[in-house]
Amino acid sequence: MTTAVESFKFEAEVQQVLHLVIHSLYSNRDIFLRELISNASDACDKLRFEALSDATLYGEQGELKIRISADSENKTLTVSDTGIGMSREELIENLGTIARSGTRKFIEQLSATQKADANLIGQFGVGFYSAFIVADKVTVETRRAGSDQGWRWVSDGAGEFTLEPAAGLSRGTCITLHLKSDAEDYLQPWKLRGLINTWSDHIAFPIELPVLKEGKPTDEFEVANQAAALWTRPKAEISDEEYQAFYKHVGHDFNDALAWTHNRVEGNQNFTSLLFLPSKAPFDFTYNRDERKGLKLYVKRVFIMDAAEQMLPNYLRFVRGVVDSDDLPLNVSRELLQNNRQLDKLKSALTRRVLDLLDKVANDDAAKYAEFWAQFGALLKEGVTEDHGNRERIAKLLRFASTKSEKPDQLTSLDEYIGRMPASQEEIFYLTADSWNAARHSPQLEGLKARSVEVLLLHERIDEWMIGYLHEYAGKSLKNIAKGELDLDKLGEPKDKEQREKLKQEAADTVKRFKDLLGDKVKEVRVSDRLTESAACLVLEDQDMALHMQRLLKAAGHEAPSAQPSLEINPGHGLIKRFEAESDDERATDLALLVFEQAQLAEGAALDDPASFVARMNRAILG
Ligand SMILES: Nc1ncnc2c1ncn2[C@@H]1O[C@H](COP(=O)(O)OP(=O)(O)OP(=O)(O)O)[C@@H](O)[C@H]1O
Repeated sequence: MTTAVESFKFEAEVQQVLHLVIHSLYSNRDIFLRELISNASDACDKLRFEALSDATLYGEQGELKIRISADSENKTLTVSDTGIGMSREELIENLGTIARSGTRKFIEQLSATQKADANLIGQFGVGFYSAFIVADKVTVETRRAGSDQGWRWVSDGAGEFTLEPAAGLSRGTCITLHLKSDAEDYLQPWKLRGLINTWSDHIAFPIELPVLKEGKPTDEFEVANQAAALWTRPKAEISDEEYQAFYKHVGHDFNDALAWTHNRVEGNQNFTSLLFLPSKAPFDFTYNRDERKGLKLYVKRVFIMDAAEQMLPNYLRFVRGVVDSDDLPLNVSRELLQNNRQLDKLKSALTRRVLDLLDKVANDDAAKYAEFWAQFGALLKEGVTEDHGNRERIAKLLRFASTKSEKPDQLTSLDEYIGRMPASQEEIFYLTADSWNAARHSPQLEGLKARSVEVLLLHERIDEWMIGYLHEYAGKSLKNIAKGELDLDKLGEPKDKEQREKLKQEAADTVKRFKDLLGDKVKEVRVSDRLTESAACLVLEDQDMALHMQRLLKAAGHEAPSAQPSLEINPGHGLIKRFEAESDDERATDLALLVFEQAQLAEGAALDDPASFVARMNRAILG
């Protein structure tokens, strides 16, 4: 066995993270203690779990605890735990590299924008590296449970660390911080006690501090926290601050939670759940659809594993918290969880809880719900497609942009929309497009706008996919106004009905001529009820895939159905009148193509032959 001191370089990302953490969290530096205690508590949880199948891992030290002590002579602060400890390989892997995928991208973004503020860094979960905010040298001495060999890791946080074997260590990890001269206030006993009360009272393991005598620390220790799993305590006795501190521990988040729900269920199933909605989406959220952290499964107060996939459907992957079951066996494995009927029931119960919580936030505090929606709305839209059983409930939680608002913000619920519908309106109208501007300026809206009929504007990529699963809500069907026939007569102003009928009849020849000139480019040409200002628009059949969606799929290399749109024209428009009056066939063809191309452009399409379009337009302008 080697006894020499070995030197290692930190992975490049670690150096960048260290730099960011040290420089952006100076004013929040108290958090280092919270992060180290959080890690120590996780290490105790892990040992308790591994010891379920091998009780000898406890060795002589059966007690799981965390101890904090300060040495004012040497200016060191020590956080030690009797948890799982780390092997040599684990030390190198855990404290020398960054395992989380997406980190590289995140760091690039931060460095590029120079916006490395505390909130952003906090989303990243600073963890162990926060020790270097207050220390210019950190020593980690650790012995893994079940091993005789201890290791000492030392670094000044400037690019390298050293590793050497260490004899005589007890099981677990002891982290010694050599405090910077401006951080010596962390040696004060009252300061440490204060921090533990605020941040770490919820930790389920005892946190020991030296007993004070006449204000000075002695060699004896006493437990400074409640040391009871927070979720086992009665709700009424837990303050909001305690819930928030617990959330930061379990959710690996720096920001406060937005809301939570804490419940004890007894009967067929017996479990306690404490579920949190984060206020901010973590930085790697969009990259890591599959990595699901933050929902911990406990069985009878023993931490078993992170089991978010097993306990909540994919679309609720933003939820953080703990579930503590009294019914599952302690030796439950990941494989067993996969096909466990009890767990299926637990999953649907937890899904209901989360939807209840969202309902409550939406009803009690619209501004708060809007915050949630801005961060996680797209996931609920996934829910519409994934969770058939709860579709109506999820639909109630959806929010959309609407023609009733001047902003792209998605704030209108389907219930609000229905509440504003005139008695004559039977369907919920919506329009999908690839941007808010394309949606709100769409010619398709004109006829409805003229009748003051509200239309929901769906302008996110996921919308077209989602809406394919949502055919009705509260007994009303949802109708895409850019597809199929639109009968506007029901919606008001039927007084112009006769006039429009007359227009239609009079335009019969024009329609036929248009179709003859455009040929296969369009399925059909007809007079539009939708238009009041524009000359023409493209319309699909009810079952066709929206044109912008077809383009998106094709651009991504997928096969997409090419639905042939119909052209609807507005006979009242000057351009159509000019077409009608045009006797020259060549000029009439130019005009017909121009009208068709305009409709394509307004819908957001790129033209097949833009140069010819320009030439046509110039011919038309110049006469
Ligand atoms: N006291 C400890 N005992 C055992 N292992 C530890 C201890 N502290 C840290 N580790 C190990 O080092 C890893 C990295 O810790 P770090 O705090 O940087 O990140 P994390 O806890 O995984 O996540 P986060 O960044 O959200 O805090 C941990 O996942 C754990 O495996």
